[in-house]
Amino acid sequence: MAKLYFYYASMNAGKSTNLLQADFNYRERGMATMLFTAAVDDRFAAGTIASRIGLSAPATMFDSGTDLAACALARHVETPLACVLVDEAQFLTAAQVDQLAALADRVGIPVLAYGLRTDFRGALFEGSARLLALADSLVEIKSVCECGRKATMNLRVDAEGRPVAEGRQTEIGGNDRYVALCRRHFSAALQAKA
Ligand SMILES: Nc1ncnc2c1ncn2[C@@H]1O[C@H](COP(=O)(O)OP(=O)(O)O)[C@@H](O)[C@H]1O
Ligand SMILES: Cc1cn([C@H]2C[C@H](O)[C@@H](COP(=O)(O)O)O2)c(=O)[nH]c1=O
Ligand SMILES: [Zn+2]
Repeated sequence: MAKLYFYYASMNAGKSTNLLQADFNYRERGMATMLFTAAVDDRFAAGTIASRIGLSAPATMFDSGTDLAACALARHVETPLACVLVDEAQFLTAAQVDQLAALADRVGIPVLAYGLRTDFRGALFEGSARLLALADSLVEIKSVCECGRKATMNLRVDAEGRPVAEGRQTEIGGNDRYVALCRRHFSAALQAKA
């Protein structure tokens, strides 16, 4: 039975690297894959999954109106897909996660979704909440805080490096705008600001 996997982590943990390695692994064995990434995340070239380690690959972009299962099925009838891989899965809607679950259950294509668990306030993203609820397999990709503990939270910082506690949930950025921290240091940074 094909499964829906959710690989979750804080920022800068290696999610995109992991995805690109998994993709390569399928393709080097002659199996076809389909990659998706969020259109809103335009840090690198649009429609590209890029890791800080230097790997990259083209991907189909999704926004909240994309039917990912329909896109994958259209590709699947031409070239049977061994796997669908989704980066920035926190930006999926709950309905899109349901589509991905159906792709695994009804069509038999494994789906590997990679994304953040929580936002800069420590709240779940819509896509992540649904993935945590539905995925057959939850896999944490671990990274370390400056203190050596596991970094599970994402602190948003402004241009001067000061913690940000208010704002829109979606704000695209990299290591200049976010710092992955353990819960203790995340809370301390926000309390020091208050
Ligand atoms: N030159 C490098 N060599 C090895 N690891 C690197 C290098 N550059 C960045 N990294 C590591 O890659 C990870 C970030 O990978 P990435 O896939 O971009 O993360 P994510 O998608 O989770 O934000 C970090 O752990 C960082 O330390
Ligand atoms: C915490 C947080 C993150 N984002 C954005 C910032 C980046 O563009 C992506 C995550 O990037 P990654 O390196 O692939 O993990 O998500 C956001 O919009 N809101 C947030 O609260
Ligand atoms: Zn810490």
